[in-house]
Amino acid sequence: MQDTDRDLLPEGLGDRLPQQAAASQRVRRAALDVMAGHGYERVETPMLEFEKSLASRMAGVQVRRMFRFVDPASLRMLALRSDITAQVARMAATGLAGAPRPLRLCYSGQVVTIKGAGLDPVRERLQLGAELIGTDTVAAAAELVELAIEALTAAGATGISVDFTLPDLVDTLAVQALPLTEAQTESVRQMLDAKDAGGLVDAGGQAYLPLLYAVGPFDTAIERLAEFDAGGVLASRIAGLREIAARVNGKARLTLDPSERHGFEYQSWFGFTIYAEGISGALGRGGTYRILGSAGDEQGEAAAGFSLYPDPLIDALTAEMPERKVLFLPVGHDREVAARQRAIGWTTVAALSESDDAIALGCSHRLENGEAIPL
Ligand SMILES: N[C@@H](Cc1c[nH]c[nH+]1)C(=O)O
Repeated sequence: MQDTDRDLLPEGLGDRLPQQAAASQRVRRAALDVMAGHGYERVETPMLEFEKSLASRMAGVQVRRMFRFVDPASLRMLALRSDITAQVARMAATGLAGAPRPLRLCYSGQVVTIKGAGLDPVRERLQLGAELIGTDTVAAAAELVELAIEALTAAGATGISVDFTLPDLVDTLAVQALPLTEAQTESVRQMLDAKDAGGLVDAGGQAYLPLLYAVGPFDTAIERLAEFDAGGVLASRIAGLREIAARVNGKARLTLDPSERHGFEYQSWFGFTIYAEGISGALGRGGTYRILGSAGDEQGEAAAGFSLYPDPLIDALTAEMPERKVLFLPVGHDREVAARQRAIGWTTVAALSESDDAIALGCSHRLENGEAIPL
């Protein structure tokens, strides 16, 4: 490596300077306080673990984008965490297997992937979220959607909108109502994802075309979906979505995109993506899923949860951070007075020499004769 590379960071990785770090701290604290307030207990998970345990806890988890390498100690394959949900699921299935259900857990930490999502070059992100383990009912899903909205609002997001989806929609329909072969199922899913009507017909998914139009503001899109569901296979899902929507009503703008699957690797009957005004891209995602237990336990345990990826919100809020109130303590100041000022909430910066410049050091006040004098 050339010496000029010494100060570079690899693509998609970056530092947070003090102002950004402060905004990040505020966002994390606000969101986690909301989750804790609703009974979600905080857990912490390791940065890396055996690849297998990250990849096999839920059906559909992709290892392609995980950083993986052989552990020089155990000679087993390790992976850096790319989704804390899988780790919380492991915990629920092992160490907390005996804890009463429903089990409410929350978490926050950095996650990494080899490649960013889509065109996004970012490879490390802050993930924070909540998981409700032991149930995937409408009541559970509604609690989580409401919680996600409340957490994001507390974190400083405004104009929140939520997009509902039915991640296992095609699989559900393909069984009987609108039969597809396994190969067709995959291409129909892809064409629906791409919203490609021509491709959908070519893939043998003509009967699925109306799904492309059951998209948009929730109230009209759900009506279209209900009309499309002539056989009634989706009836319980549609009723569920309506119930969740009623709970959310007024707290966020609601849309429906029933065949949307971007980013939904393992979610089952219900999924949602959450956005905020002025922030491009999704801020989070969640839904219902199943945690697979030991080998042979095909059913696993029902769960629901969501993850927020608030980095873009943190960037937006960094610019709006309130002016810091910082008290400059000149050389020879009364240390007890200074301690009392900190006790009532001041941040202090003590001069180390006569040449320290209060204003250049970002101070707003100066301690003079026991009083904070504005600068
Ligand atoms: N961890 C998922 C979201 C989720 C949490 N719980 C259920 N789903 C994601 O980041 O996409």
